[in-house]
Amino acid sequence: MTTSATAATGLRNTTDGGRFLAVAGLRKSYGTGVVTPVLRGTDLELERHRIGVILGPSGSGKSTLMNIVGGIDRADGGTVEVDGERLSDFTDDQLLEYRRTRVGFVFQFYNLVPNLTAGENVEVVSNISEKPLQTDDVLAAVGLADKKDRFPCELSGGEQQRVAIARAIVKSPRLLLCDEPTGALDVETSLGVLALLQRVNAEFGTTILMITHNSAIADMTHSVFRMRDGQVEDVTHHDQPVPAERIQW
Ligand SMILES: Nc1ncnc2c1ncn2[C@@H]1O[C@H](COP(=O)(O)OP(=O)(O)OP(=O)(O)O)[C@@H](O)[C@H]1O
Repeated sequence: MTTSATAATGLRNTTDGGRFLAVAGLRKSYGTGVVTPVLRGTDLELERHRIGVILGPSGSGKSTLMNIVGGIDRADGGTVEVDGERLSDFTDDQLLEYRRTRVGFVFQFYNLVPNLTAGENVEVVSNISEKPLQTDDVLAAVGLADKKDRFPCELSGGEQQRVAIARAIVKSPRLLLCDEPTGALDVETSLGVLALLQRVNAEFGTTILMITHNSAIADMTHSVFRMRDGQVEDVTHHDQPVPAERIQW
């Protein structure tokens, strides 16, 4: 069943979740002389253990919003709360600690270290994490137990993205942010990576927020946020997301 909220902040009443991410009235502009407003009072709420996706045309502010939620950038106004903590009140050191320990990032082009093996790419993150998962367990979870000693150039695009996901989840982040995670992959490989993200969400309980141009991905998520001109203009919730393998691409 699908329910549609009229207000961008509309939050479902469920027993499973509870509010995990709350963005309210977020504003961000770029430029000094000519100021360009990019986020114009953006509101978004996502429940714990859910998968959310932000859809919207190029330039609508998706990456800007995600960078602020990930603690990579700061807003000019408004608030972001993650798991009860208000990012906008953090000092730079607290924001660094938040980025390092509480958030995992997955990008379109994997960003693996080329002269480290798959296992080593995961280990460099696990070594600086407070309570890391076991590298072998995480590589097994992403289906790459047998490719631990391969270098990125010896892996397919889909396999490299799986390493990137392993690297992002080895620190047990509460929040996984994915920026066009399938943007560089063919359809079949994309569906495999999306299925993996659904499994990470189900098995590790990680709350996931993705951004994409591909509206086909919406069906596999719990919450769909449509952005336009720096605002979330529509929110849709799915009580029963479709398994990624069954997405109509
Ligand atoms: N560091 C920056 N300095 C100046 N302008 C910026 C900066 N970062 C983003 N912008 C501008 O802000 C607007 C929103 O960019 P953003 O990357 O958030 O959009 P997006 O929806 O993620 O787009 P895309 O889908 O193309 O990645 C764009 O017009 C962009 O040019």
